[in-house]
Amino acid sequence: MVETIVITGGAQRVGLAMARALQQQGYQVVISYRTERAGVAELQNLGVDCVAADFSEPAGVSAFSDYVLSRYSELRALIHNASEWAPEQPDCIDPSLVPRMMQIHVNTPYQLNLALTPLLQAQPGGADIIHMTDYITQVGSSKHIAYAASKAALANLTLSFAAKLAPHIKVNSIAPALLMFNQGDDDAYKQKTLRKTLMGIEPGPTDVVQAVMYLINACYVTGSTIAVNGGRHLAR
Ligand SMILES: NC(=O)C1=CN([C@@H]2O[C@H](COP(=O)(O)OP(=O)(O)OC[C@H]3O[C@@H](n4cnc5c(N)ncnc54)[C@H](OP(=O)(O)O)[C@@H]3O)[C@@H](O)[C@H]2O)C=CC1
Ligand SMILES: Nc1nc2c(c(=O)[nH]1)N=C([C@H](O)[C@@H](O)CO)CN2
Repeated sequence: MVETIVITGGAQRVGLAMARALQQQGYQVVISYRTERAGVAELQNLGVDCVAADFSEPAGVSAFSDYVLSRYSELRALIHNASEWAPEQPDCIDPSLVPRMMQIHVNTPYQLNLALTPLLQAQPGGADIIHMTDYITQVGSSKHIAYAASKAALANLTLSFAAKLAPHIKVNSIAPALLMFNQGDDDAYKQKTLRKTLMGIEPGPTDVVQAVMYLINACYVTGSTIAVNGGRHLAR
């Protein structure tokens, strides 16, 4: 029977690379997307089940989990990739920023993990949950304070859910540093960011995709974090 893998935020960049690779491997991939992007049509043509979902409110998360529960009876993996890298604004205090970061990075994974546990438990041979965190959880960030705090909370969810769901379900984090720049990143920012790691490159999503493959094929790794950070923690 074809095994199903859910990826949140799969319409672009890292999530899109994960969806392409896992669909190519023979899994039935289900992605959530919020904005209709070229990646959605591409994935639909590959047979990926693309589901419009906005996780800004708990009701949107429940609507997505209700869909998955209604369409699938087992789940091989649940990958929490959806994320917003929102900075603090220099000239104003936005009281909505912390709740917004916690909603996408903490409540969404929390709600989906609990709601989809029955499908993960029903998966013969075991199942996986993967949280996409961030190197920054170790050191904080002066410009993305709320974002870093929410990713640190997500890293803590990995520990709790690993203990709660073992041994049938493994729960792990992947903690990247720079993977892919964004449109609009200027050369000065890019050079400064590249100098922050020992490897000094913009690696793209490949190492993260390989880390996902490693985790879902491992039998003894849970409650762990795979760093995909170019040696950022050692750069001086
Ligand atoms: N890129 C990098 O260099 C790094 C990435 N990471 C982490 O790796 C993961 C992948 O990164 P990347 O590919 O850059 O991620 P993106 O910034 O491209 O975000 C992924 C997707 O999340 C979706 N999303 C954001 N907010 C919501 C929401 N409220 N409801 C539903 N979907 C939402 C977006 O959908 P839409 O576009 O449709 O709005 C977007 O396509 C993320 O968790 C990120 O934090 C960590 C360190 C470095
Ligand atoms: N959701 C996102 N999270 C992060 C992004 C991103 O583009 N989307 N980018 C980064 C940076 O690359 C940072 O690691 C560079 O120092 C962090 N998180």
